[in-house]
Amino acid sequence: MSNPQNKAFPVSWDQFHRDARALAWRLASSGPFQAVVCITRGGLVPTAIVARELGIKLIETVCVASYHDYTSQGELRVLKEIAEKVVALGGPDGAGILVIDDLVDTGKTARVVRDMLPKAHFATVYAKPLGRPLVDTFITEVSQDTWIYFPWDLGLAFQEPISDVSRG
Ligand SMILES: O=P(O)(O)OC[C@H]1O[C@H](OP(=O)(O)OP(=O)(O)O)[C@H](O)[C@@H]1O
Ligand code: HPA
Ligand SMILES: [Mg+2]
Repeated sequence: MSNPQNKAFPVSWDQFHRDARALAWRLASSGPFQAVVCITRGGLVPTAIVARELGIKLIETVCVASYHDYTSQGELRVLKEIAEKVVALGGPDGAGILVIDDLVDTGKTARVVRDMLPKAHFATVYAKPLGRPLVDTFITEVSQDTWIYFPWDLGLAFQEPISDVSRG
């Protein structure tokens, strides 16, 4: 089996803003949505951008933790559930609710939230093949062995010239 973090896909703030806005354009014809449920923490930034574009001001969170040291997934824990009051705004089973996360990887997080809101519209900016069937709308697919580096996890750093790196 290939290494799950073989390739790096670093995303700048500009790139992320463009991709999240592209997601909003794509979602504009799938609504209207009564509220957004944001999967924290990764869903916070795309939720802010999409909610701004679609004019949605009612935002709820569902807090899920699973990756302990950035690249290894542990047991998935729901730290905060979705408020009943928000679920009730949509139709039965979460119809009319938009769920947003930054990405879907193995699909474990999406599965847990989908079980809470089976009829909600599930959107992510990025998707990997294993999780893709759980997402209704996304922008860019990357291979399963790619690790996506989000701008909030990155900083500017010196890069060795290619000639030095290739000399070893
Ligand atoms: O499809 P999966 O394999 O479940 O992985 C995707 C999830 O993993 C990351 O969240 P993480 O649990 O690292 O927490 P964070 O959002 O707080 O960074 C990411 O934001 C997704 O929510
Ligand atoms: O590729 C990824 N990048 C950042 N966080 C993640 N959580 C699961 N997969 C990823
Ligand atoms: Mg997350």
